[in-house]
Amino acid sequence: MTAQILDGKALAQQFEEEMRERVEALKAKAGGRTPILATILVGADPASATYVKMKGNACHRVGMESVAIELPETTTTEQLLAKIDELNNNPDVHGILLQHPVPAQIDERACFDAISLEKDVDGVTCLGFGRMSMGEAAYGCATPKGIMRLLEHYQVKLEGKHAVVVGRSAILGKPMAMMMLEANATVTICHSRTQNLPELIKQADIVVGAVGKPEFIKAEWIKDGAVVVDAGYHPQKCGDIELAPLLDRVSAYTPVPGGVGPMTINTLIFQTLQSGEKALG
Ligand SMILES: Nc1nc(=O)c2c([nH]1)NC[C@@H]1CN(c3ccc(C(=O)N[C@@H](CCC(=O)O)C(=O)O)cc3)C=[N+]21
Repeated sequence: MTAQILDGKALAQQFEEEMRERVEALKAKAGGRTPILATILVGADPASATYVKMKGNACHRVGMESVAIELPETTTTEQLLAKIDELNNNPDVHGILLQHPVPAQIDERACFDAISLEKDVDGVTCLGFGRMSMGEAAYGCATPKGIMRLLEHYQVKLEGKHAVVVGRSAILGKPMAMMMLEANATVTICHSRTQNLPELIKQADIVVGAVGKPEFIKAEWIKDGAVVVDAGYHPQKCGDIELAPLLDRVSAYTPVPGGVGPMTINTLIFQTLQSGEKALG
């Protein structure tokens, strides 16, 4: 079997081309104003700084603007909340990204939840999550929503399928499971306390690796013909799933890199454009 490559990098590029035209059209209507994404980076973790820079660059590629806010490692919850409040009240800002993780002294959940729903283009608030889970309008959490857009483009059908999501983090596993449930999949969520992980994964039509441990999910646990989605990316240049032995026996897979990562960024900027269109259009 030749597996289909779920090419997130190529799809993100295609979507960017379509977005560029929409940004131009919006600018023409809005007297030259563009959607603006505010990115907040707290501390100096080099990997986080790189990701945040990539998000700003993606905005610029499609003709949107970004404002990069960098706060010191010692920032308090109160200081970060004050910054978010300021951005919520700034009519020039259409989307707010607070890069995860923040330093340990900060209440990250309180800060995520301070982002107003209209500007939660990264889909990290409890309100947005709850609304999405109930099938109401809300911006999706960027990584799982990016995965859904990728699966939709490649016409991977979820209805009635058994999706096994490995990981239950607030901005990946949990929203991923709810999105797949909304798409009428039968969803199993596995995590670090799951006792019979290989047996559960063996039942999966679709496996989502969202644990953050290099090649934690073994190839032998995955059934022939399954669809493999890997949201992990590690310094060893591998994901959460042991992919190499699967290439000739799964039906489709996301490459690492070039799969989920580019779709995460594309979803963030796409939702920023949607928010900008609501405010300026
Ligand atoms: N509030 C918040 N929202 C996020 O969406 C969020 C976050 N915090 N914190 C960190 C994770 C990680 N993340 C990535 C985005 C793009 C790539 C990406 O584009 N990766 C490229 C490779 C990049 C490289 O070569 O280093 C790829 O997979 O092809 C990776 C990781 C977003 N995250």
